[in-house]
Amino acid sequence: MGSVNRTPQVVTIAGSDSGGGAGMQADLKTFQARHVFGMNIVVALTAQNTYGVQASLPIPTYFIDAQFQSLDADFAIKAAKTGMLADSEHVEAVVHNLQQVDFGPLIVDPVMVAKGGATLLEPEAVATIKSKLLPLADVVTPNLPEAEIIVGRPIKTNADTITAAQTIQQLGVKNVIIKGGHRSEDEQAADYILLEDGSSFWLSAPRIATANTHGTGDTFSACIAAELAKGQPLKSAIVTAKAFLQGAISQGIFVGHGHGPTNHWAKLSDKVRMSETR
Ligand SMILES: Nc1ncnc2c1ncn2[C@@H]1O[C@H](COP(=O)(O)OP(=O)(O)O)[C@@H](O)[C@H]1O
Ligand SMILES: Cc1ncc(COP(=O)(O)O)c(N)n1
Repeated sequence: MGSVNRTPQVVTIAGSDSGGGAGMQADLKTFQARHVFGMNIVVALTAQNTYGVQASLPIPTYFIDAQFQSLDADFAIKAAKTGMLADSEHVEAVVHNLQQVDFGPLIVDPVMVAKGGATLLEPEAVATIKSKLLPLADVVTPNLPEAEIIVGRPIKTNADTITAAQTIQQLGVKNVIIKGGHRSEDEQAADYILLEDGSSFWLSAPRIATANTHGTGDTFSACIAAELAKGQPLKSAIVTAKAFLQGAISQGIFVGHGHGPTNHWAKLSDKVRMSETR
C-alpha cells in the first residue's frame, strides 16, 4: 500500500493534563499546528488546571506496553518525545518498550516539577533517567532546575550552563539543550545548545513578561520532534521550536485564572537570534 504512511507521524509518551495547557495535550496541539500526525502513549493522568496539579495517577505499566504495541503494529512513527514519566517503574517501562520499537529520533524532556510546584517525577527516578533513558535519547531538553538536578550542582552563570551541557552529554545523550526560561532576571530567554559534533550556540529571544507559560517546555520539545519527523535537520528544528515558542508565548490566549497556557495557533516569531557566545 504505497500511499499509506506518507504523512509524518509523531508520538508523545507523557502525562495527560486535564487543563489542556501542558503535558501531552500541549504536545498534540503542537503536532497539529506543525502539520504532523500526533499520537500519544499515556504514562500518567493528572487532574490539573492553570492553578496547579490537584491529583495524579500513574497508568499501570502493562497498559503502557499495550499502547506501545498498538502503535508499533500500525504506524510509521518518525519521531518520539517523552514528558512526565512519574517514577522509576514507569521510566523503566518506557525504556523497555523503546528498546523494542523504532520510533525514530527520541527527544527526552526530563520533566520533574510542574511550574506550580507539583512533583511530576519522584526524585528517586532521576537516577533511572540518567542511567537508562538518556543513553537512548538523541536530544535532551532540561530547563535550568532540571539540569541542576541532573548534574548535581548549581548553574548560575553562562559558563556553568556550558559545563553542565558537557556533563550531560557525557551521560550518553548526543545533543543537549539547556533552556533558559527560568532565569527571570535575564532580558533575553536564552537557551544553550550543544550538538553531537561538539559545536554549540545560544538561541535568544526577548523575554516576555507574562504569567502564561504553562506547558512551554512540553511545547518546545514537541515542536522539535515534529520538525524532525518532517525531515528537518536538528539545528533548524531547534530554531523553529524557539520561534514557535516565542510566538506562542507572545501572542497569548487567555483561559483560566492562574498560570495560563500558550497559544498553539500563533505564528512563528522572527525575534529569535542565534549566536556563538553570549
Ligand atoms: N517568559 C518567556 N519569554 C520568552 N521565552 C520564554 C519565556 N519563558 C520560557 N521561554 C522559552 O520557552 C522555552 C521553554 O523553556 P522553559 O520555560 O525554561 O521550559 P520548562 O517549561 O521545561 O520549564 C525555551 O525556549 C525558553 O527560552
Ligand atoms: C502532565 C504534565 N506534564 C508536564 C507538565 C510540565 O509543564 P509546566 O512545567 O509548564 O507546568 C505538566 N504541568 N503536566
